[in-house]
Amino acid sequence: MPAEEFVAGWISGALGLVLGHPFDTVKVRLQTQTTYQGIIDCMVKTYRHESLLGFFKGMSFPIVSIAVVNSVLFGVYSNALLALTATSHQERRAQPPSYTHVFIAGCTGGFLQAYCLAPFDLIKVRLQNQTEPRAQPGSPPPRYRGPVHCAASIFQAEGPRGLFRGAWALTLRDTPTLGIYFVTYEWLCHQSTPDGQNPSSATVLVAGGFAGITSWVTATPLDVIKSRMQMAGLEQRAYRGLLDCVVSSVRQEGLGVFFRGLTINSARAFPVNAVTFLSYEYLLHSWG
Ligand SMILES: CN(C)C(=N)NCCC[C@H](N)C(=O)O
Repeated sequence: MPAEEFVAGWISGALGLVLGHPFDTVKVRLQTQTTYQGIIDCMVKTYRHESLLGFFKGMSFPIVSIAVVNSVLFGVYSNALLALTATSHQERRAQPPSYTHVFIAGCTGGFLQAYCLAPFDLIKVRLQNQTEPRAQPGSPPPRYRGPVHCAASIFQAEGPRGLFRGAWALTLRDTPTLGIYFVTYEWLCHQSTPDGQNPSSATVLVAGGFAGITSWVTATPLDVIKSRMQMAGLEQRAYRGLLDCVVSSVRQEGLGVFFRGLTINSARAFPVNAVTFLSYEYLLHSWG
């Protein structure tokens, strides 16, 4: 099993993550809180209330977790494709796999990464939703003092299952959309690259960026549900399950609820995934 894909997946994911985290914080707040009038309002309030640091809340844990999550995604994807087509990453330009194989390998990667991602994503969402400014003398401390305290508090209050709150929605979000992610990437690379050649850096950037946008556009409805279920344990708003969360969100806010955070998700997806794919291809090429 080639290990380079796992390492390349980790490094490229970390680069994309740092670039995209401020957008991600705004997205999570728009999806789970009703106090903001839109992206700009959320950005202005976050900056005024919490300074620039507010945008980077909850980032330390994803930086650690991306090592696991992105290496599982890219490693499983590439190894699943190897099992399906008997071609390595280097051979795939000369003998391109079918889009069905790419889709199945992407879904497999998405399914397995969702379970690794679930506890890290839960902690990230809980920390991003803490809107208190940095602790001032005399002010009440935030509920969670940091990622470890957050994980320990959830574990104490709800047991190990609590750490997997929203995992179902996350799996449903990621399994098909990661199939779409890799199919879009491969298709766009194929369209603008002569047969048998490696795509240029510009092609990889554009194809990676659009793969990010396409997958996040399709992922946004379940992303909203996932974030709400992850926050539900905190307030009295505990849903009876995924379907209950869908029904009560639509009843209260209409169908538009599924598109909360769509613009910011797409704006974030382009640079994050352009950089992720460029560094992934570059690393695998240079280890060659
Ligand atoms: C639609 N979904 C779930 C994805 N495309 N997931 C792949 C993640 C890629 C990158 N780390 C990101 O956060 O955009």
